[in-house]
Amino acid sequence: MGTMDTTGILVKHAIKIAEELCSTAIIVSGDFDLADIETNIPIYYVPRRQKSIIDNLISDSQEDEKRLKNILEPMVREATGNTQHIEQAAAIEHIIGELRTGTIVGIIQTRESGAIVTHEVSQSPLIRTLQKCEERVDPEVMRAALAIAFDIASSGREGHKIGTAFILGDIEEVLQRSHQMILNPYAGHKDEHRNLLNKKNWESVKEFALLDGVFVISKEGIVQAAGRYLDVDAKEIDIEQGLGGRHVSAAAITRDTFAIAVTISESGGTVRIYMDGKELLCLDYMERPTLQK
Ligand SMILES: Nc1ncnc2c1ncn2[C@@H]1O[C@H](COP(=O)(O)OP(=O)(O)OP(=O)(O)O)[C@@H](O)[C@H]1O
Repeated sequence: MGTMDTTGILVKHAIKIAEELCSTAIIVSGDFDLADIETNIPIYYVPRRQKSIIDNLISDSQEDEKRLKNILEPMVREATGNTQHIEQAAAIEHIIGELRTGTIVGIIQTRESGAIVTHEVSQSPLIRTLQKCEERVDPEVMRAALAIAFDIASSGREGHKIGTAFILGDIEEVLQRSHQMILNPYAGHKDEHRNLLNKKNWESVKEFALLDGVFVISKEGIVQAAGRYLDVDAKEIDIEQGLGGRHVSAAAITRDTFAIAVTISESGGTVRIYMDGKELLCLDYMERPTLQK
């Protein structure tokens, strides 16, 4: 039986499962499309997961036990990696797109394997972690900040590498512990022109992301300042090694205040969220799923 048949059967059953579960979406990861399939369930496509270097490490050990381990471990890694890929796509689309909560069905097809997974969006570790921020920052503001962060990360992929940070909430304390590196481009502007909840204002935020320093944003979404330097004691901040001054100081300000920090790294466009001085979430850049028309 050829690959075509396998994929066809996998798809047929996945649609059946999705319909029986009244799924809110089907997410496809693989090189095939479902254009001919009739269903009312929205279908999203995610680019295939890029395998990490570890995924490709295979040794040909002579010992049986080791050989088995060498076969099983990459399988487990591949399965978890692909499942997480679908889960992250669902979470991102839920946070910054239109995907509702509910059960989604994922269809995964790699060169060697195929799988159907189901996933409960509301139970996503990513979304549950994000809920921890709700007491400090309006969830809609958090969504907007993440949507902009992902846009910046994606334009970074097109060659304009940009790194920046949004410091959200507890503005009085944050402003006290920071100063302008350059003239504040938001000074004197009306609230309606610096409100993150209005998409019209996102373009200017993306432009000012090119400035050095960080953004300070109220928990209601009003941008107070850009080009701000955080005066914090970064000693004893324990975050991932290799991250520079902006990440360390963003983490530190969340230790010293009730603010939440969203950072975008210049290299690689990884989006991170810090709270209480610790990393709450780390999202590797991934292309947003596209909806089948
Ligand atoms: N305490 C701070 N507050 C605001 N901006 C800072 C602070 N420390 C460093 N920066 C700015 O962040 C920029 C990036 O610095 P650095 O490379 O050390 O940080 P990083 O965490 O690796 O960030 P990126 O991934 O964006 O490069 C620099 O231009 C620097 O001026």
